Amino acid sequence: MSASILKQHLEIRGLELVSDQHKHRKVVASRLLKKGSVVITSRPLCNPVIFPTHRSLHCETCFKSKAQQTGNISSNDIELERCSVCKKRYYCSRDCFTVAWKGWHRWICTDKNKDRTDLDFEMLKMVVMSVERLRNGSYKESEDAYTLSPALAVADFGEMESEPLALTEYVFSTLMGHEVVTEPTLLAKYKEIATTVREELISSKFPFKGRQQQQPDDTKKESLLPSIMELVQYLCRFHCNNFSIHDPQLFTMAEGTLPIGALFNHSCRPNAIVMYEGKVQLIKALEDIEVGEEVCTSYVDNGVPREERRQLLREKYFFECLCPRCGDQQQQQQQQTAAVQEPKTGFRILDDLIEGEQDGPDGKGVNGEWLTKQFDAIIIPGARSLQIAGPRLQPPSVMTRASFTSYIIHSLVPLIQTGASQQEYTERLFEIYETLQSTPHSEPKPFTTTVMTNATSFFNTCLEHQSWALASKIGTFILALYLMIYPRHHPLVGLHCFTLAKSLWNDVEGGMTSVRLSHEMLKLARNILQVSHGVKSSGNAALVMEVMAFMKTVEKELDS
Ligand SMILES: C[S@@+](CC[C@H](N)C(=O)[O-])C[C@H]1O[C@@H](n2cnc3c(N)ncnc32)[C@H](O)[C@@H]1O
Repeated sequence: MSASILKQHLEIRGLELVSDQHKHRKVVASRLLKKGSVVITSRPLCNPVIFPTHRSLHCETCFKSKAQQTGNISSNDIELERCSVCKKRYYCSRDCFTVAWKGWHRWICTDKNKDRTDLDFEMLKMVVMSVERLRNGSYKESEDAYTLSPALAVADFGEMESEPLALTEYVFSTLMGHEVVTEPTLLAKYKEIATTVREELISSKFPFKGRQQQQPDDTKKESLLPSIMELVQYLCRFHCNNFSIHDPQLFTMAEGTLPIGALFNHSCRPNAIVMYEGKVQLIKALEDIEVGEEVCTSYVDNGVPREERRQLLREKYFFECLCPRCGDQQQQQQQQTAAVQEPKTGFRILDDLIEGEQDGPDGKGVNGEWLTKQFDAIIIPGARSLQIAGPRLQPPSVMTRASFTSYIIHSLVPLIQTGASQQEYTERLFEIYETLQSTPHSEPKPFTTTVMTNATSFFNTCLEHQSWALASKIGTFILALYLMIYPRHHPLVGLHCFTLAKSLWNDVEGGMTSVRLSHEMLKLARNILQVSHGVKSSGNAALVMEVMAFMKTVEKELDS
């Protein structure tokens, strides 16, 4: 495998990998990538490592979940059986067990360190075995679950060939590890992990020279294994390239080494999102991506405040973010040094807007009674006003939680419902940011990340206690915040709309206004989730089907 095969693999998908002074390399679109399309799929270099707390909930091979325990969608509802030897791993069928047994499980089933819970330790062992099998010729694509599930592997590409594991391994070898700048204490920990993994692999039955040949003795094995320094390099690569794998509801459950997906750089205003169909990763376009535009995902939650994001990106990924939201290097320097600062524009306003530490009366902290009063004033928007994108809305004279909610929802939801262009939507968003900046607000500021955190936990409490009327008001406020912060087709926004729709539906006191808004929220959830979760009836798109089935129930009520 070589650079030219990678180039070809990307080219077929309308992508190009180009050098970049600041980011090392970046992936850019070489043709228009349509909103909602799968930009590329990526396979794991070895079986992903399921979090120890989640092992009994997912099949190790296909990742289907034991839905009744996780509250997931019913179409994934399956029974899992435990390996009778190690009693640690679970499988949904004989086929899935066989694939795992032949591919990796038989070599780690009775490991000395099988109770060790650090993900790096297990991932390293699995990656070394995968790489060795590829190199000694004992790996067979046909026996791998990746090719056993062609529907997953090719996703939206139709008949396009999926990625061979050898290409995955080649790309892994090219990834950055930032060893030179890694903390000495972390390097020492990596050395310890590498030493134990080597010892374990030497004493294991793993066939280092392929199935046909005799097992080499321990001294020979030692020379066949990657050195401790090489293994430390692997671990450094895991640190800034591995992914947390999540289910369709965005709950994380495993860690994976997915090198093709790791070629994509970060932006705090991403135009693509990472999704999973089982353990196959899909990079999906959140908006139309033009020729020459860089395809970026986000490594951090976009709802996290600026300084926290920057610290995380610095510590885990070793870079200063210069995305449209954070600003370019020159702007950042100006910000630090200039006495008179240039006014910020566009996405750069956002982080100033959502900054602010306190929430509660005089910053004394919130309680249920105080919060209830804050959200009581919110008026559930009329559904009809959300169906048509109208002219520019008159902003309120003071931003309170209630007026902010109404202003944002009425300004942005109609644009999503009517499929406005990205440019039109972004222009509206910038107008809103400027308005929020210049309009006086109630105290504490209604749209900070602290307020969002408090509102989210209060929303969950209200849902738990079936306080539907209050939950619907808080949920509408949270939607306004999400629309201000996240890209419009972010799955988090879609999932929230779905939860909000259920709350509105249950709010019988709200009468037909709540039913109509519930319907509108379901349409919004469908429009957003079709971009992130897809339109086919299987896999992640089952969630969209669930939204649509619920919509039919609500429509019946509206018709009656
Ligand atoms: C997952 S890799 C992305 C691919 C990487 N650029 C490459 O060429 O292999 C993560 C690393 O890429 C770089 N990177 C990613 N996003 C970046 C950004 N927005 N600005 C600067 N560097 C970035 C950092 O060095 C980070 O540790």
